[in-house]
Amino acid sequence: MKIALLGYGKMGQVIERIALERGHEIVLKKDEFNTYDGLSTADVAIDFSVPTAAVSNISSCFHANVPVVSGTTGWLEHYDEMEALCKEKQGGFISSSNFSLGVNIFFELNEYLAKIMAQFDSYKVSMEEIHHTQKLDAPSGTAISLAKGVIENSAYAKWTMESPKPEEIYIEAKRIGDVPGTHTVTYDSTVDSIELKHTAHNREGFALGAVIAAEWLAGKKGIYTMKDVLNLESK
Ligand SMILES: NC(=O)C1=CN([C@@H]2O[C@H](COP(=O)(O)OP(=O)(O)OC[C@H]3O[C@@H](n4cnc5c(N)ncnc54)[C@H](OP(=O)(O)O)[C@@H]3O)[C@@H](O)[C@H]2O)C=CC1
Ligand SMILES: O=C(O)C1=N[C@H](C(=O)O)C[C@H](O)C1
Repeated sequence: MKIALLGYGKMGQVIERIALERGHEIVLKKDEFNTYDGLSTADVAIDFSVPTAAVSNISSCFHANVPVVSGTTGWLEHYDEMEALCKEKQGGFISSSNFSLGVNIFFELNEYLAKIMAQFDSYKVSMEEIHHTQKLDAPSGTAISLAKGVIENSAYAKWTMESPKPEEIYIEAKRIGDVPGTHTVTYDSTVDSIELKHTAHNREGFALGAVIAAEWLAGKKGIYTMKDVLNLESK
């Protein structure tokens, strides 16, 4: 399979190694300065770039008729626009705040726990995410997905990084050294706490998940999620 890499930083380089190991060919490595030359020859594109480049990268794929897997975070306010463009151009699209198998299992557990905890208002939920100091966005896309998973299954209405009101989920973002990504969901009462935690030991899981998503998406049209790719069904 011919793959275009949109973004060739920490993630792009791990994705390249895993893609080559799985027998794929890289036809474009797009960074801040070069062009999209070669994009239209790709079977699929994988975007792990920066929040300000994601929309341009994803739209270029739809215009070039190349299905795109996007892992870039921090551009969610434009998601509806990209979804509309995908439909208009009959493109293929998967975007996820986190492509690792472990985090996608964690997302399921988070929703399940949220449903149980919605019955007990003696517990208050909060979230913590820890990432490396080069990360541009906060809170992490994964923390926002976790908060959405709670909101959809409870009476919580939104998330905040400020002092939370009763209907708000507090998210704390910490930036420490080279941490690849640690997320904790905590339900706290006066008598005890329940914690659900995922710790990434490196970037391999994110990168492998993105390549598996790209293999799954190539040749398809439509908008999908990692639930479709992994066939995850817990309920
Ligand atoms: N969904 C998931 O599973 C995961 C998502 N992420 C997300 O992926 C993104 C990338 O992470 P990471 O690789 O660590 O970040 P890096 O900063 O290491 O890499 C980003 C790369 O994008 C490049 N870039 C800048 N402008 C453009 C552009 N216009 N087109 C294409 N590339 C461009 C940068 O180039 P230059 O250095 O020249 O500026 C840089 O090489 C982040 O948003 C991060 O949150 C990360 C891990 C997992
Ligand atoms: O920037 C990162 O590194 C990561 N970003 C993603 C996010 O914002 O959730 C996923 C992962 O935690 C690593």
